[in-house]
Amino acid sequence: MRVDIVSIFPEYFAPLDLSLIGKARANGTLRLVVHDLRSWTHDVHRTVDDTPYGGGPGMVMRPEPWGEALDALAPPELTPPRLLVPSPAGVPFTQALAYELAAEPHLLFACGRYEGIDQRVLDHAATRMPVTEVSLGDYVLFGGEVAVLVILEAVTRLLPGVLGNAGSLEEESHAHGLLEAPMYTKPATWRGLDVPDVLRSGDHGRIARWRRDQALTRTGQRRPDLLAALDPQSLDKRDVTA
Ligand SMILES: COc1ccc2nc(C(=O)O)sc2c1
Repeated sequence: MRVDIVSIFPEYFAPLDLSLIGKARANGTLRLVVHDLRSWTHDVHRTVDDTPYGGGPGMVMRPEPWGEALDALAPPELTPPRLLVPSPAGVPFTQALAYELAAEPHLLFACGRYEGIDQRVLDHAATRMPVTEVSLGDYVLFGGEVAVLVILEAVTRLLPGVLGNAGSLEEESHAHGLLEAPMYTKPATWRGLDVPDVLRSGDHGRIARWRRDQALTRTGQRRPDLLAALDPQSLDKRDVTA
């Protein structure tokens, strides 16, 4: 997967040299390049923002540098990338969207700052590539950079070979629309607290069922919205196989 990121704070992405994302870059699974938006400015002050039409607080990111950046990174002769624009006005970022993005050959992230990017940048880009405004949640950050770090981590871990144990993807939270069951390791008793006996029984059918029940209970208690969204048929089927 190729990933381009455009930001006025490229140094925000230093963490992408670390850990499993760093390994994915080193072995070519992830070909990631971070670009400074100011590379596409031409004035002495390298200006990227201006006051909003219609008045109001703050500044808006100018269209010209963004237009040149997207032209350079998504040239018409190449297959267009999918443009992701983190925004408080975006669609919710979910595990389902992470899987969708993990199947894309080329992602292009545009990191807004200030009050956001001039809307015409997104409108013009949408005439030649898929554009998705995406939000991490119902809160507001200083800019898109942190959101890109989160999205990139969620997507990269889904790429083949990145996770040492791909089986982890099967049982983790949101893998089947449920929250994961509680996890335990040694010692069997710690500060007077015991590991549930079923997990030490060696009965894999019982253990799977117990985990399923725990996942359902937790999801019902903490995220009833996820439970309501599940297809009841799939729950029955899963219960049988568990
Ligand atoms: C100006 O760019 C921004 C500002 C806030 C913000 N908040 C996000 C979020 O996902 O909460 S993405 C994002 C982008």
